[in-house]
Amino acid sequence: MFGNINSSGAVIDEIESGSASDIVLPNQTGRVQKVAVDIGGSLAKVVYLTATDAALGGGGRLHFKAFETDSIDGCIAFIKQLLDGGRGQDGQGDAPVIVATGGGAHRFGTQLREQVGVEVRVEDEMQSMTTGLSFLIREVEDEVFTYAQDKPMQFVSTCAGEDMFPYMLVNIGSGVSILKVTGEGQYERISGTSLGGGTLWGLLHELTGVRSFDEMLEMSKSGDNTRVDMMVGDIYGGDYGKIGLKATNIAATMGGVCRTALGKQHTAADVARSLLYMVSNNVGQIAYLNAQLHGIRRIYFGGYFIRGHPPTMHTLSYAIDFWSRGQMRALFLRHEGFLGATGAFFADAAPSAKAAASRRRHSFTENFSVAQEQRAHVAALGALDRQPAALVALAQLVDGAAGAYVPDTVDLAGDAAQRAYWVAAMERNTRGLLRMAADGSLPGGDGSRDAAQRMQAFGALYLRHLRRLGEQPTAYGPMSVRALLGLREQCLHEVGLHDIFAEAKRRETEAALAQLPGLLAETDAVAPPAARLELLVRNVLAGNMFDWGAAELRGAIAAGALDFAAARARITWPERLDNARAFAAHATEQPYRRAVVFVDNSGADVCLGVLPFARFLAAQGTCVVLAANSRPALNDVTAGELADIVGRVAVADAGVREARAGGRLAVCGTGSSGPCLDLRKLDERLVALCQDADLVVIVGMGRAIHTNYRARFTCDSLKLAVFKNQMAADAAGASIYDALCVFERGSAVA
Ligand SMILES: Nc1ncnc2c1ncn2[C@@H]1O[C@H](COP(=O)(O)OP(=O)(O)OP(=O)(O)O)[C@@H](O)[C@H]1O
Ligand SMILES: CC(C)(CO)[C@@H](O)C(=O)NCCC(=O)O
Repeated sequence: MFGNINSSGAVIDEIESGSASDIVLPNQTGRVQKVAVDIGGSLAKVVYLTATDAALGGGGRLHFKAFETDSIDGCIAFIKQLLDGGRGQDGQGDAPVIVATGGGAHRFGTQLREQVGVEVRVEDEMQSMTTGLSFLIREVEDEVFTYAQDKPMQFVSTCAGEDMFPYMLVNIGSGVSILKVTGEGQYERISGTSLGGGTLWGLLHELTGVRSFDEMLEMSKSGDNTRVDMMVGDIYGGDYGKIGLKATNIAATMGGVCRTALGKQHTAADVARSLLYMVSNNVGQIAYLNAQLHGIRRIYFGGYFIRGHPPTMHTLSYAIDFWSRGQMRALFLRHEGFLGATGAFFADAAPSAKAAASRRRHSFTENFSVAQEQRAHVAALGALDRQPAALVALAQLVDGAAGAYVPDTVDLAGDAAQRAYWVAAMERNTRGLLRMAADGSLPGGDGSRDAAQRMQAFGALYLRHLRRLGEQPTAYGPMSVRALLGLREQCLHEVGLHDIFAEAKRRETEAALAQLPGLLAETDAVAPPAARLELLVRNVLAGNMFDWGAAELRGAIAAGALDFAAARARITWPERLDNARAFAAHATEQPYRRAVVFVDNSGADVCLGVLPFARFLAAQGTCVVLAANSRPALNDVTAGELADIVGRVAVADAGVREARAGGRLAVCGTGSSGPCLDLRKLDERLVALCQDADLVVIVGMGRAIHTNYRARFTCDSLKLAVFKNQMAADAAGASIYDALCVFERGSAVA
């Protein structure tokens, strides 16, 4: 959870919605082994990892909190509480550690050690900042953005590896440090200035009497600097065009105050605005000069001073753009204030070779369900969830590594009509879910304690995020259907509802498995292999109608009123999207070596659609890898559930049994837990298993329409889904219940 701070140094957490306040949220408590703290001249920033949810197996969450340095006692008490909780539980694992950086690591190191009773390792401040920044650039999607008034957050894809260097970091804390970073761990502090965040805080306190920095920022929003600054126009009466100065440029900060003849009346808010500009402009100019001097084009601005505050980012961006004549851009970061603490957290204290070898690789994804309400700030901050596995790009993705692949089909931030539709649809959907949970038509839920209360808490949390996204579409990164659906899953998990469709999935799977022998007998009886495969492909689409995510069908599915034949009969097959026959002809003539099938729903979809299709391919000699979500989302089948289903079917069916025994039918987790699919972020074990795949099959609306609709592969691919949503159909020029059955030959580009 990200914490905001108030002037007394207390941490204010805003995420708990009223109705959830008495529920212990599972991701916010748990064993803490290591805490990093960056104690600066103004603020102490704490980063720590909780490893709580056993179901995540190696997962965890990186939390960010800040305290005023003046309230260091409160900060130390907080750290003690975190580490005492960790020690109390099982007494196992490594001894707890505190890694401290910043000037306060030296000033308060002894106090920290004595009061917490834990060894304190001190890391260098500059080194930590660069380690933290490189980690964030490399690991966190949508961490980096540029700012412009009309496009407050334009996300910048940052390439991992050598390409990210060299860069310059301008860290605006109390004072300002400017670092040139040329490689991992290679940096030089090239400059600095004592006119920084502390300067603004102090001057404004002195001039306005206000102490809280947040209040100052708020005040500056309504201020008008031209009422205190001396403008070029005040001196020239207009532009000084010859040297490129406009009448509206500031000639002298605060210079208008003493010139009574100019007749300027001012308020504290005007002073706040002027001094904010003064510090930001000055830092921007010094940053540019240093970048120029050292031949560096990428300038990252960090430090808690920035706070995602639009006027600050505007001024820094303007200064860089103005002085570089449009050649350089100012880059901003979501976790701008936590570079030092993050770097200290990941700094290795000379790990033993054994420890280094046994360390598992992980990836981090941002979780905005716990983003705090920061109305004044465009960039929301999420917690960073540590995934149990390293997530990497599918090898067969064209341009995957180069960053050209965009999973999302529609950019909702750039399309107001689509955005309004999807936000309203998600609101409706949430209210529908709450009604179903209340009236018992969502069978059983996940059986967790307080399920009804948790469901209410989920509703309040998710609806609040939807409202915010309606107002600030890019607050949580690029806005897409994937982001909205993923956020819904995150909110459910956050209130402790890990699998609300568990019982619905179980029932549907049982019903589907009962029908499977009849269906296999029917399809096995179709003699020509190509005709049989074509039928099996069409059955995958029939199965895909059984989707709790589709509002139009949910009522019928919940009532058990949709049968497989009826579902198949409802589908329409526009010719331009129907390559079933061509695929079947090709795949039977020249069987594939290895196929990876990204599956979708449990029940009829996977049992009656996907499994018979996979069984056919395996019988032809193709090794089939069924790739399913690693953790629950909606009624999607998980890898664990699917492995169980395949095992059960193998007992009764010789085809599936032989495929399994011959290593031609495997199940593997994708590493994800959403209804959509980002092919850049797959469990590395799945990617390794599919290294030589020559066919990629993607099933379902979330995976093949909302995402990956335009994805291209180096090998052949088959996208299978039914348009079960009017807006998605309209956007693709299709009709509702049209089948998407697109077979594409591999692109030659590797
Ligand atoms: N809520 C807040 N309370 C106090 N200062 C804030 C707040 N929000 C932003 N700031 C600004 O952030 C600055 C501190 O930034 P940061 O935490 O990055 O630096 P620091 O580590 O304290 O300083 P240094 O690195 O120079 O020792 C403050 O001086 C102030 O300008
Ligand atoms: C002293 C530090 C490094 C502490 O973080 C910072 O506040 C800073 O860089 N101040 C500016 C000092 C100068 O270079 O003029």
